Amino acid sequence: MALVSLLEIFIAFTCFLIFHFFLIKKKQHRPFLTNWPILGMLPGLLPELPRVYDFITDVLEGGNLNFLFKGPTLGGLDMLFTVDPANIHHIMSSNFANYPKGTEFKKLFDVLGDGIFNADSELWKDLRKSSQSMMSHPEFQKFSLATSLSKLEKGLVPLLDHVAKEKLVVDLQDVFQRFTFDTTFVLATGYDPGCLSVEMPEIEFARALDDAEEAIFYRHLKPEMVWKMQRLIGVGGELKLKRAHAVFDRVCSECIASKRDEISRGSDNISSSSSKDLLMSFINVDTTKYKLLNPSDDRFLRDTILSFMLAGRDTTGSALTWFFWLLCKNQEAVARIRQEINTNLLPGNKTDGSVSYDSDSFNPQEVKKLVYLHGAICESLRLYPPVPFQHKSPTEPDVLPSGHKVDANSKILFCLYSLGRMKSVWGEDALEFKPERWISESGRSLHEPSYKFLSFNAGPRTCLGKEVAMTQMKTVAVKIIQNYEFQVVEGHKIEPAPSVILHMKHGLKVTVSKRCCA
Ligand code: HEM
Repeated sequence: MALVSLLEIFIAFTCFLIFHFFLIKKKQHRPFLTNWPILGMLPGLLPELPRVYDFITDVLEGGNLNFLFKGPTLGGLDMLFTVDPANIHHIMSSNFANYPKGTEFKKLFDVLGDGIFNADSELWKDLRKSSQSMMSHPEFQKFSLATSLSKLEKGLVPLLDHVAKEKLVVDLQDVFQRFTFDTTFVLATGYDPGCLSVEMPEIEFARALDDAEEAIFYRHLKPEMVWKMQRLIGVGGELKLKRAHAVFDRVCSECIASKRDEISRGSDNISSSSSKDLLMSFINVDTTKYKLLNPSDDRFLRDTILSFMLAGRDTTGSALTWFFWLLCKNQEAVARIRQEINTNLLPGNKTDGSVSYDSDSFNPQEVKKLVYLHGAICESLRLYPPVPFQHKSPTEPDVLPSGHKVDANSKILFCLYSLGRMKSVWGEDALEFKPERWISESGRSLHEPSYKFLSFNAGPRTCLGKEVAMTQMKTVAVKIIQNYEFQVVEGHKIEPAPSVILHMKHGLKVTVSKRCCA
């Protein structure tokens, strides 16, 4: 009898141990990066590169929002990955002065020279204040809206009509990049490169931007001496970057020369669009107010307009692409947006059931009423932030709210893509596309703090083009959703490309049909 009891106890105890082992194992299950001697964690990360964003998301979800990555010895790649909103708030706002862009950032993004993205301290303040004042001017806002509307009517609509009529397959990512490239180029320089047309011409400058972004991404993963050596020899991405650099220099210098020429020939020769763009505004900037800006130096103008072109083209193009892909998968959301457009837009904004896109009668305030559309765009930006990561470096040692000690000049990486997917930040349904997440019970738009919704950055360096971008995206969305249906080509693979901007690796291939009731 005693023997039976002992056996029972033994079996129960063994069961308990097995159960306990698996329970603990399950709890602790997370992607694991071995820290190898000399090579650090790089060997574990490299095979994950094709799905690097999702891999880091898994690591951070398992690592309680923070993860200390160890790079190869002397490679200078050690960094703290964080998506902890308290850390983000601390770095971007409360202790902002201790986290400038710094020399490391400037080295990686050297192609942008001394433009606003690379600038710090007093130069950054002058660039920021002057840009803010130019972009908030009512004339600039009218110009920006008119540019978007005109490109929509004269570029995007004819192209989509053509694709629908000829039953072609089109890459929507390419289409939106062309759309935002043209509009941003006009805002930055006053000239329209005509990239968006039925012929889809190859534009050297646009290709150069793509190459530069990819090469800069890989610089983040290589020890400095490696990419510097590649640059010296002129191989791989570094060679492409060098060529891209030359294209930027040449095209910007042509625009600057042409603008200076227009000015020297007198006001009669300046077209109306050419008088409101940022290049013209920076040439005429008040240097008594912004003492560190030097508009007589072509280099200053080149760095300034190039930064704006990068800021506006790729971000908004990427945002539109992911947004329409999410809509293709969520027809219920499409139906709700259509219903919202029909009930909310004023009759004055409609001609035979569609919104009028004449820039004199179109009122951007009207699209602000579209709360569900706003939620759908925010939701897309949360899941697919066009700028998927950002890095920071403290000038002085610091202790983050998470308890992590960071040395001066150490690297901290905000993973924006992962932040939008953290269950502890956004709830158990974090991976779902739910525009209603952004709507309050009373039907108004819900605001989320920027250290949680970081897609437009946070603190004093918040994106200057947020309003321009939101209005542009809503205008495009209303027109397209009312008039067209997209169908993603069967079997087409969607995955993010490794780059500093969240592009789709294989584009977004769709067929287009025109809605008969539009
Ligand atoms: C969906 C569209 C956009 C997104 C998601 C976005 C996102 C961002 C982010 C994350 C930053 C911080 C980058 C960094 O500090 O490294 C930023 C900065 C900036 N953005 Fe945007 N952006 C968008 C559109 C635009 C547009 C259309 C413009 C201008 C026409 C613009 C102008 C700027 C500028 C000038 C800065 C630098 C601000 C500073 O450093 O003080 N952005 N943006």
